[in-house]
Formats: sequence, C-alpha cells, structure tokens
Amino acid sequence: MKFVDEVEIRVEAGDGGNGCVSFRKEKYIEFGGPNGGDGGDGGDVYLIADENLNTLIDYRFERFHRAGRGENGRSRDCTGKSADDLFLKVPVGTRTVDVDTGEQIGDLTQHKQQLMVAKGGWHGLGNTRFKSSTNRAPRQKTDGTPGEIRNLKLELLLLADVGLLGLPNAGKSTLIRSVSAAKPKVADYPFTTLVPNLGVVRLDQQRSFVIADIPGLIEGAAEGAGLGTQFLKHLERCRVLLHVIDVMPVDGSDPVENARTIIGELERHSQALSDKPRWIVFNKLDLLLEEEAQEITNEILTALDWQGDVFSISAFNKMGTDELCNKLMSFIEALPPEEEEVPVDGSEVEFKWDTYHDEAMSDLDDDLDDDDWDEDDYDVEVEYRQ
Ligand SMILES: Nc1nc2c(ncn2[C@@H]2O[C@H](COP(=O)(O)OP(=O)(O)OP(=O)(O)O)[C@@H](O)[C@H]2O)c(=O)[nH]1
Ligand SMILES: [Mg+2]
Repeated sequence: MKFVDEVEIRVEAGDGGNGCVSFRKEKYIEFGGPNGGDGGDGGDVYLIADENLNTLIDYRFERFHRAGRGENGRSRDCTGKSADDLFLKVPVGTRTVDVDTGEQIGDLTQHKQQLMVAKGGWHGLGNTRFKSSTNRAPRQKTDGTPGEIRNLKLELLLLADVGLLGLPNAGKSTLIRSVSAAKPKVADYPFTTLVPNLGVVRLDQQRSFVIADIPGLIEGAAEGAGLGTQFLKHLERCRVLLHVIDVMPVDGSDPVENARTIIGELERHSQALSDKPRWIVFNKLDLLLEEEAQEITNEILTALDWQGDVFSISAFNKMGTDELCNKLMSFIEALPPEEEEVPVDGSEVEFKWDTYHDEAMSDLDDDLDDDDWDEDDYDVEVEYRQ
C-alpha cells in the first residue's frame, strides 16, 4: 500500500437553517399569534482516529468534505432538523494544522479520539421567539449562521519510542529486522528504504517498545537533497534517537565526516529534534577486528567530542543488539510518563443556547416597533387552520 503521510483537505461545516416567520390563523381568530419555528443547526466536521488505518491516502483522492445544512424552521412551531455531523476517519498519529493560519488544531493519538475541525452554523430563530407582552405579532426572525470553512493539512506522524537515524546504507533497516518482526528491504545501495517502517521490539510478555526506521539522510537533506528531511518529523515523538554509524563505509568515506553530516542536518531541521536524547550506535563491527574497532570508534568519539551513550553492534549477526534493546527498554521505562494530553473529544459545547437567544433578540429589540412592518422584508408563512 502506498504510504501517504501528508495531505491537504478542505472541510466545510453546514450552515444553520433559518428561522421562520409564521402566524397561526384560525377560523374566527384573526390574530392567532406567531408560530414560526427555529432552524436546525448545521453539521460539524470531526476527525476521528481509527487504528485500522495507517495512511492518509484516501484523502489524496477526496479533498472536499462538507457536512449538511440545518433545515429551515417551519410554521406550527416546527424546528428545522439539525444536520448530522460528519466524521472523517484518520490514522492514529494524525496531526492537524490550519493551512491559512498555521495554527496547530490538534493531535489524535488514541483510537476513537475525536477532534472538531469545523463548527457548524447555529440555527436562526423563528418569530415565536420574539413574542413579548408589547409585541404579540412579531415579524422578526434570524437567519442561521454560516458553517466554518477550513483548509487543513493532515500529517501522519508515526508513534514510536525509538527512532533510527543515519546515512543511507548505515544498516538501519538491518537493525530493525534483527530486533523486531518488521522486515523492511535491506540492500547494499543507498535509499533502499523509501518510506518509514515500524517494528515492535518485544522483550517479554509485558515489555515492548516500538522502533521506527526512516529513509537515510545525506548532506543537504535540510534543503531537500536525497529524500530530504521530510521523514524526520516522524522522529519528533520518539523518546530516544539512535544514530547509526557505519564504521566501515563501502564507499570509503570518513565515518567522522559522515557522523557530522547527520548531526548537522538534525540541527538544521529542528532544535527540538537535536535536543532529544540521542545515542550513538556503531554498526558493522563484525567487519573489524576488536582492536581495530576500538581504535576507530574511539577516534570518532574523540573527533565528535561525544559524551553521551555509545553502543557497538553488528546488526547483521545480532551482536550487541540484545544489550542495546535492554538498555532502551530500561531507559524508556525510567522516563516520566508522557504528559497526558487532554483528549479532544469535541464533546464540549461552547454554544450556549440562552446567551445566543438573548443576544439575537437584543440585537433586534430596536426593531420591535410594529410600524416597521413591510411584507417584502420577510418571507411570511401564514398557516390557516379550520
Ligand atoms: N557486515 C555487515 N553488513 C551490514 C550490517 N548491517 C547492515 N549491513 C549491510 O549494509 C547494507 C545496507 O543495509 P541497510 O540495512 O539496507 O541500510 P539502511 O541504513 O537501511 O539504508 P537505507 O535504507 O538506504 O537508508 C546491506 O548490504 C546490509 O547487508 C552489519 O552489521 N554487518
Ligand atoms: Mg533502510
């Protein structure tokens, strides 16, 4: 399946239905009083996280999503029907940004979590609402308000505890293959991995973590070279990054320069990412004798002035990978639990009926004079009853 991790869509909430102006008219009763009903509310648009989806590809083909309009009110105090809300399913891990304002609207990180992205218009009021002791035949009504329209960017960020970082060919995919059940393609040419892969590393029944393999970075990635840094965003939610360094690059390049390239690209990409806990993992140690390995790795660490954690492994024959995974697990377990994000379930109703009605009516208070009456102003329905 094609992996699509970024799309732009347009969502339009429904407009509110208009209020109705109508009067009861019964035999022998000339003025039976107002009976125009309110309109219905327009439908809201929500995003809802669904763990069965793992790509945003559907939104490549369908970019416009519109919720229904509320029905207009009718005579006999009939309230127009409110439109159904529209729910758009997105994969867990989807972040939503308003394209026009740049505002981040929310993150959906749990199955079934909801996020309101466009609020439907409010209903207009029927003339029944405007009845008062001084005005028993009100011709006022209000129209429904327009629904919100928004252009959204949806970004799917993988949810992983550990992120792999490194030049092409460093052995990132080989590492994820050897520690998890994920089987991304491994080959001796750069850019074998074109889309991110996730693997679950299971230490025992209760303990596991998720590791993400992303395409390799090269110098100039921040400016778009190679596959660019478009995949780095997937590492933003990781708790720790593993910088995989090939100690024996086949192209004869200098491992120190290579490592500097990665660190440089990371820093240019974002401060947040370069500040994340990062460990160095020297890979392909099976290609060197122990002494040689010691010498090369020390040289690299000194050149980088590295003070952080260091591991030496061979992803290929699983040397040192168990120890690495155990350390990763302990590290993740020792971290304070991630700040509880307040679930945005959209259930909070900002709309206050009474306030809205009071406001709508006070706006019109000045017009409550019956002399203003002009048939053409209103679309008056008169109901005749026997
Ligand atoms: N000898 C040896 N070779 C390795 C080891 N790990 C990876 N390789 C080889 O290095 C080459 C690249 O490995 P990949 O796992 O595809 O590298 P990658 O970092 O995922 O590369 P991209 O997907 O292109 O970014 C393959 O030929 C692997 O067999 C190792 O521990 N020892
Ligand atoms: Mg790879």
